[in-house]
Amino acid sequence: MATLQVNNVHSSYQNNVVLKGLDLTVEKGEIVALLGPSGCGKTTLLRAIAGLQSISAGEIRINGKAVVSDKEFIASEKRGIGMIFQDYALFPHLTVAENILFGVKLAGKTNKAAKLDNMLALVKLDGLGGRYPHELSGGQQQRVSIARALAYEPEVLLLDEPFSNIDAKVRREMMLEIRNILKSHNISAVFVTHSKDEAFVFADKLALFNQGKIAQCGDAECLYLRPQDKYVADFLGASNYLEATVIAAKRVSTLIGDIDSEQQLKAEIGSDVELLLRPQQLQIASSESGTGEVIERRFLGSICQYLVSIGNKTLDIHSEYLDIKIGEKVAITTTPHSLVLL
Ligand SMILES: Nc1ncnc2c1ncn2[C@@H]1O[C@H](COP(=O)(O)OP(=O)(O)OP(=O)(O)O)[C@@H](O)[C@H]1O
Repeated sequence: MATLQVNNVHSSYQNNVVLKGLDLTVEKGEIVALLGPSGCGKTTLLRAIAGLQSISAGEIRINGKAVVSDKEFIASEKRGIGMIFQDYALFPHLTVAENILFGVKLAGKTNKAAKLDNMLALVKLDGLGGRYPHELSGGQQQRVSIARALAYEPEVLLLDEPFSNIDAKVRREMMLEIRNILKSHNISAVFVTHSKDEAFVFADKLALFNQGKIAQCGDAECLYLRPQDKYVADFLGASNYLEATVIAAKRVSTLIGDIDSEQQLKAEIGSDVELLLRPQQLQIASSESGTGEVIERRFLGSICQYLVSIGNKTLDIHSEYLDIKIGEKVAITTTPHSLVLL
């Protein structure tokens, strides 16, 4: 049974409809990112799951039990939810130990002490139980907020932009560390972010929002390599679109020549479509008779980014050939893959 099910949820602020019929499933132990630009409704959904935002239609279930529907409303503190906020929300006048044990219902000092030791070890803060939040770094405070949320043994952990206050240099390491903690305890989590890079590192599954709806949900590879529309394609990374005509079950004709697909195309022979090509799915090589011309070049380390003009198009190409100069004529080819037609 899925840990969390969101079925056809609608929600509004006054007359402003913010969630317009959302469906989402989070399996046991799965980490799902709610991803999308500012104002698309990610936090509203997180708050609705937590019981802090009302819904006007639909239902939310945790471990099969409705926590909100047209007939039910279970209070926030009874939903088995742990929350981690962007600003950590620690109690400043309580020590690390007191923060972590706040709200933990365990009988006996020994049990509480064991729980505390366990949690401190889990988030690598052994020996720091007596400190106050202001005596810790941002990353350490974030770890206390995680320990506090986990001490309560939630069914679902909700994280609202938890990494945005962490120094960019340590952010990735911190994300992997927390991901490992969640994975090793098989904790289901929903994580709000507007950063696809954070979603790629932290989540198993991405739910990409577009104006109160989920445009596409799936793992990062699926959304990046098989986006169902341009909104998804563009949000996940740089894209080139080429006008193309399907000329066989696995072949299209384009400005840069005929291109073969590794898999059968999802369009009829003869139809006009747009072909999505990621910058690294295109390659260039110097060629006197080439039809493209390099108009910009940016060295990025192991690859070079070239802007190549061909016909009335400019293509963004990441090539492993590093020595091509601006103004050179180039032949453009594609690396073999399953073509995406939009
Ligand atoms: N308390 C509120 N009262 C009225 N409107 C609100 C309120 N909170 C959010 N909204 C509106 O609801 C919409 C969705 O907001 P929400 O915070 O869910 O977006 P978000 O995707 O989480 O954005 P961000 O990434 O900026 O946090 C926005 O248009 C916002 O202006």
